[in-house]
Amino acid sequence: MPEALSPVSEVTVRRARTGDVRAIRRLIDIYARDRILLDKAMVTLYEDIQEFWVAERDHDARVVACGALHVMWEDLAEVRTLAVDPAVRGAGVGHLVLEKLLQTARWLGVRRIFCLTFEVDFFARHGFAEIGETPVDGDVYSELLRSYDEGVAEFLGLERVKPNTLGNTRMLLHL
Ligand SMILES: CC(=O)SCCNC(=O)CCNC(=O)[C@H](O)C(C)(C)COP(=O)(O)OP(=O)(O)OC[C@H]1O[C@@H](n2cnc3c(N)ncnc32)[C@H](O)[C@@H]1OP(=O)(O)O
Repeated sequence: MPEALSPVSEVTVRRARTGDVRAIRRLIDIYARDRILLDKAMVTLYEDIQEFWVAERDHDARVVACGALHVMWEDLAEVRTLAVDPAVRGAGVGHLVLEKLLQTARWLGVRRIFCLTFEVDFFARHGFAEIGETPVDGDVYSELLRSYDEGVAEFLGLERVKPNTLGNTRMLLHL
């Protein structure tokens, strides 16, 4: 039975803590099953916790959404693992979390934000546009190839991760 939609005014977006990892896990599991989100190992969630923000419902402190910003280069970052609890989708919570990630990018000095998604309309409404090529020059491409991160491999469009990204759209926002 779906819960009533939570108005945005009753949600607080804050940085994630290690104690939120189980709630983030729950949100990822909902969407990773259908390959909408890339699955993440628990150790990766703990390692990356400082990249995450969560939306917490004020009345019961339940985490109802999460999202992460992963910096890849001086002027380039990726929005990752943006997930809203199905019970509160369409109530503006995803918008709030994405805005926080973009605000964080501005603060960091990052001006280009990448995402790989099925939710093209949602990201387009936030200014993202579809791209074809990987938007980095040859030198940066070579440096990024040295990363062990799966998401960076997806950004580069490497053959070995192509099964993860089938049907996704590559999008970029210039802040
Ligand atoms: C890079 C990546 O992480 S890609 C993966 C993206 N995530 C997924 O695909 C996982 C599955 N999807 C989700 O988790 C969510 O549906 C998301 C993240 C895509 C969107 O989050 P939601 O909270 O459902 O979206 P949100 O409610 O903010 O916006 C959708 C629409 O709801 C409507 N809406 C309803 N109530 C409100 C409200 N109170 N305030 C604002 N918008 C509202 C608006 O029409 C809004 O459209 P807009 O974008 O033009 O403003």
